[in-house]
Amino acid sequence: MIEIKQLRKEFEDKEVLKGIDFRFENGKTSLIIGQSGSGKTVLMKCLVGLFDPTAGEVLYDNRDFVKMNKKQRTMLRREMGMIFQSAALFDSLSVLENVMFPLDMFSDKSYKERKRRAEFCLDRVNLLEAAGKYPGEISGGMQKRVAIARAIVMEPQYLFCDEPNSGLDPKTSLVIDELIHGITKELGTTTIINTHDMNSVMGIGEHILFIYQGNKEWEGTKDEVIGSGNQRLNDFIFASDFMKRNK
Ligand SMILES: Nc1ncnc2c1ncn2[C@@H]1O[C@H](COP(=O)(O)OP(=O)(O)OP(=O)(O)O)[C@@H](O)[C@H]1O
Repeated sequence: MIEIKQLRKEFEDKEVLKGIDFRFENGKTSLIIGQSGSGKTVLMKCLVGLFDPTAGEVLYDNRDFVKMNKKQRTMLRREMGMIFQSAALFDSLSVLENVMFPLDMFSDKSYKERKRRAEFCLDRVNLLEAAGKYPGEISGGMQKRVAIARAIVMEPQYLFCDEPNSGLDPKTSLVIDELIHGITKELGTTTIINTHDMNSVMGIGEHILFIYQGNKEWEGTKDEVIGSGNQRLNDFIFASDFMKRNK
């Protein structure tokens, strides 16, 4: 579980996060949603240590990330898997080598064991047959699946996904959502997805944090979104492509 308490982030004189409390729970897919500029990315960056919060706590199973020294943070980062907006694969490495990369960097297992683990993860995302291909030879959706395999190869406890569906069609997005959600259940990870995609919200949003101008405006489940009675959430949802498509 990751718990944030009164999390604040300022840049010079601009207050972006204004004191957010939230619990991202184990084995659940939590989604951060909100308008462009509301502070979602800044929050995610505070969680993974790319930004230091101005105030507040970020507790990884009761371990305060903000107070950790560099070495402790490095150790904790090994418990994190990350999937970026662009799949961020290495073009010069094969699909298998991309997935093996974190193991090559951080694991002292034998080559055979590392390869077996990477193949297991590729199989989990149904891409074993593409192991020998290069990122430039596979589709955007497949690249995202490789990124997912790479993110789980170290068996992370915490999984961060920044706009995992960006640039993908709705059908492929659904495959990616279901993969991330399924893996969350299997591994019991604390999974946090930063998204604009209302299909994701309504499909896999077990716990949703809606940010409005740097504040937590609403939290709840996908079943509580419609009928929340929150005007700002309603405005956000009704302006989305999801509502336009499902009218
Ligand atoms: N390094 C920075 N320095 C100063 N201001 C920043 C910095 N990073 C982000 N901001 C500001 O913080 C605010 C929130 O940005 P953020 O990227 O978190 O929005 P977002 O909700 O993720 O938007 P989007 O959905 O468009 O990605 C914006 O006004 C942005 O200009």
